[in-house]
Amino acid sequence: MTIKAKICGIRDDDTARIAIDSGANMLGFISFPKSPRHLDIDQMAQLIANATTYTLHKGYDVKGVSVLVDPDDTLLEAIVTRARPHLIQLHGHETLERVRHIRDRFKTPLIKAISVETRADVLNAAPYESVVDHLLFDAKPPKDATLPGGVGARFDWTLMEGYPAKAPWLLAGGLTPWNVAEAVSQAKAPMVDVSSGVERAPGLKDPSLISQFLKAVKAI
Ligand SMILES: O=C(O)c1ccccc1N[C@@H]1O[C@H](COP(=O)(O)O)[C@@H](O)[C@H]1O
Repeated sequence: MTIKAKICGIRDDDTARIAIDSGANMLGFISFPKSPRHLDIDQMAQLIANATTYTLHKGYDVKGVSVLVDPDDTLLEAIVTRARPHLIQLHGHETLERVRHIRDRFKTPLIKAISVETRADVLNAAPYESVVDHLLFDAKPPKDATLPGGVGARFDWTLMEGYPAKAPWLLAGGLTPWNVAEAVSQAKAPMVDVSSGVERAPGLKDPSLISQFLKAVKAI
């Protein structure tokens, strides 16, 4: 089965192109000031526009994802109208009702991140499946973490065993070029997502690590 991949936390055109040329299916662009990968809306808009132009020119179909954490409607309106992402990833504590409101008002395909520590966290995500287009299962960050994701935290991938998916889903959290094959094997994930695992420093994507990660995914 072909495993798809998202490279998250893209901050420049060169990195976007390397990820696209190396086979990424989605690129994540983050708007969260505490993140070392944070972009303002104009930066995000330019990066998504340039990546979209590049991917169409190359005949690929790579989607630009805006990653947000508990966004209010003002931020969502600005993101949707100015950055125009293909999808929005909600990586905060957004309730089912909040996600339903965002879907109905902003009419942009949604990824909802689910924070996982136990099997119950996985199964309790079920109500979101009928509201969003993708679920993203990411490790619950350590208590002292300043970010809800992007910290390289892993969860026990076997917790996904037998997960009765009713929506496409991504596995995230602490993935690297060296563990992604094992992660997919244990979790039976159809798609993976990585941020810190392809960086040489927080927020500094490493082209070689991106290429190695995507090569490892292709080899699964
Ligand atoms: O990457 C970030 O800085 C970030 C900030 C706020 C919310 C989500 C963020 N990243 C997401 O977290 C997962 C896992 O990250 P990692 O691979 O463990 O570093 C990443 O795939 C993003 O979707």
